[in-house]
Amino acid sequence: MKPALLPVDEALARILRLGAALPPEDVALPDALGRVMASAAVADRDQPPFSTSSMDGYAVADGAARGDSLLVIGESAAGQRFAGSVHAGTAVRIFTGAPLPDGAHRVIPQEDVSRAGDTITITDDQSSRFVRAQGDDFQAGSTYFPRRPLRPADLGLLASMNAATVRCHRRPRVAIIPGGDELVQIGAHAGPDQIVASGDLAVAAMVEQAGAIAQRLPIARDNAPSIRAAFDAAAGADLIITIGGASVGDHDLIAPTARAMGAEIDFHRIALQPGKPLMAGKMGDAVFIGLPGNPVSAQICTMVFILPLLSVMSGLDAAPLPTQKVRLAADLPANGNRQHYMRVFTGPDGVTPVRSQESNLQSLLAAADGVIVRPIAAPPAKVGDLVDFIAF
Ligand SMILES: Nc1nc2c(c(=O)[nH]1)N[C@H]1C(S)=C(S)[C@@H](COP(=O)(O)OP(=O)(O)OC[C@H]3O[C@@H](n4cnc5c(N)ncnc54)[C@H](O)[C@@H]3O)O[C@H]1N2
Ligand code: MOO
Repeated sequence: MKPALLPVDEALARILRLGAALPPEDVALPDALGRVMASAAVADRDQPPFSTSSMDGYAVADGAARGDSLLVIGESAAGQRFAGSVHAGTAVRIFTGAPLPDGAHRVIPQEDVSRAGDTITITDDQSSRFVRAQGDDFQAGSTYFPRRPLRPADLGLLASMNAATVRCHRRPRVAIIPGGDELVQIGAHAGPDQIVASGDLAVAAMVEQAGAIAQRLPIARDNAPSIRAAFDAAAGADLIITIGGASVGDHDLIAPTARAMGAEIDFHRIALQPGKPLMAGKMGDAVFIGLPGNPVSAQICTMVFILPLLSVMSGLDAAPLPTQKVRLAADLPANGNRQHYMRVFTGPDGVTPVRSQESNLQSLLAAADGVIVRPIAAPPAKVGDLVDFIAF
């Protein structure tokens, strides 16, 4: 009897248990885009650090009203405040971003006054004070600790908090080993029985997009010494990924070679289409994941398992893949004994599977808008039925 295949959810839970948040390091703020903070940044000042004008105009004391004439007694510019105070009957020329002088209550925009020599007359009275209060954005001692990769707006905020460096989890270092006697590197001459290695490049790109550091290693050949050399070259990585040689053929030597080198394989073969031969475990301190060689299988497995694992290693929770309900625009047959991630096109009437779900067809993977997830043993589905969809 064939051994039961591990369900996808259980495989994911076991993979996530293999990884842990990587230790923190100091990162210069300009380099921190996309990084995940490991501890809070603390503001060393109020922002704005002083009450400031939001308009070019005149700072006036409380009670000044339309029709009043006021003597202009000085100027407050950005970076250079007016040293004295504003009293009833006086005004200080002020510019946007300049400190509000002592005694001033609000700012009259210059469009709302007429000026003759050193005297202004208020010609219009708007309801706004045009003052930005000290500490309105944040106060000294405020902390900031977003639990997601830093975005441009976060860098702006952290800069205004004067955080020159931020504590971030180390980026996962991911070694990627393509394997197979038939493979040649991109751009090399490919003989009649050879194919160009491509899946490893796509997986590396997905890993980089997730904020990790991908190191593409040379092709390992289908013999134990070559695979051993590749694993040796991966030393120091937090995650080692092999591509190919994961199945049960005579030349599929990844699992036995990894085991012979001391790896502990936690599981091998799962109830996923495409991606049945997936394996995962530990090799020393590194997490080890053996992906199937078929490029579509390798990429679907990366989406389903490796991206959540990288999230955990980067210091975040493993967020579930963003799934939405969509309608089928085509009938589907019953599903078999593996959870099926079917590549689909989206259209006005719903989703339609691409012409073939074979796991070697990269033109269809590249053209697809996403996948629908068909549970194990799902009954046939009809046009208009709702299914779970994950967009690419
Ligand atoms: N008797 C059985 N045979 C197979 C089974 C099974 O259960 N019983 N599973 C099938 C499934 S499902 C898959 S998926 C494949 C996976 O096999 P491997 O992981 O051993 O992959 P390879 O045989 O090395 O390669 C498969 C295919 O992919 C091409 N390949 C490999 N690496 C790359 C790369 N970096 N870039 C592009 N293409 C790559 C390789 O040339 C092969 O064509 O096993 C089935 N067999
Ligand atoms: O699982 Mo394989 O990945 O069906 O082609």
